[in-house]
Amino acid sequence: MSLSLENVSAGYAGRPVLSGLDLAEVPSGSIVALVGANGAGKSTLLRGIAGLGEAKGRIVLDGQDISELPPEMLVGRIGYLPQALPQGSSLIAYEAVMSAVRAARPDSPRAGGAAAIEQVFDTLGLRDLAMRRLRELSGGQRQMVGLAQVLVRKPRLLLLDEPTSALDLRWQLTVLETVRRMADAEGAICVIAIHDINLALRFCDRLVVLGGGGVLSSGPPATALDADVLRRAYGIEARVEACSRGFAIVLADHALSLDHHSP
Ligand SMILES: Nc1ncnc2c1ncn2[C@@H]1O[C@H](COP(=O)(O)OP(=O)(O)OP(=O)(O)O)[C@@H](O)[C@H]1O
Repeated sequence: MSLSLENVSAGYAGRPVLSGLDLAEVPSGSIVALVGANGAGKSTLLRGIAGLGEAKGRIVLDGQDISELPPEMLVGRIGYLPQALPQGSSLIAYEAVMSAVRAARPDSPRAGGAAAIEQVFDTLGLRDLAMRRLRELSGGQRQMVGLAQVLVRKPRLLLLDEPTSALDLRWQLTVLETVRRMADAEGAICVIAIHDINLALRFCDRLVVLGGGGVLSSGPPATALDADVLRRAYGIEARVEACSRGFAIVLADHALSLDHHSP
């Protein structure tokens, strides 16, 4: 599995949000973190890669432009977790995950399904939720079930839009550690839009900072960020330091007045 973007533009009703965006080939087993201010275009880009939005340019998966892949092949390869999950239905969590398996394998709805479902509930530590109704779950619990629906299909390309936004510290780590294991063990590529920049720095192989309709900075987490990039991306004064375990961490000092925030 590999992913690259060449001269990609994405937007709505002909109005571009991002244009001329390139992403050098992402190798198998990589986690890419998409960060940037509210409205920078993270969700727009994920939707474009998922084949759900208006995107132009080349989105190349395993050497093939996705616009040339039949939809059923895309559905099999790509797992997309949207930012806004549907409000809970009367389904129980187990049924919701089962319906995701069925959606992915219309020709053999039950083959391998039960084992894969059990496994994903175990992997994510969600056994206690399996028989609960979605509408009775908390926001964070629903977000975890949404992730289970994506992971159960073992996609080769995971597109996760703020998968940790409703989660406490323990579950944030569970999600990122699970994704890391999937990337390492199965060679999946994961592109994650995420606001928690320190979580992004800790887990990603490549950080992509969006702003001003394109990429402000991109590279390994140790080098992709500095005070200037943070100023342009977010309109803040911040420092990038190394924590005691060697990871880069961002310490945000203060917001700049709005006229400084013009990426
Ligand atoms: N359905 C839509 N129709 C028109 N414009 C949209 C639509 N969805 C988003 N936009 C606009 O596209 C731009 C990028 O939005 P997007 O949701 O991709 O940003 P984001 O980086 O994911 O933001 P956030 O961090 O707030 O989730 C914003 O200016 C937004 O107003």
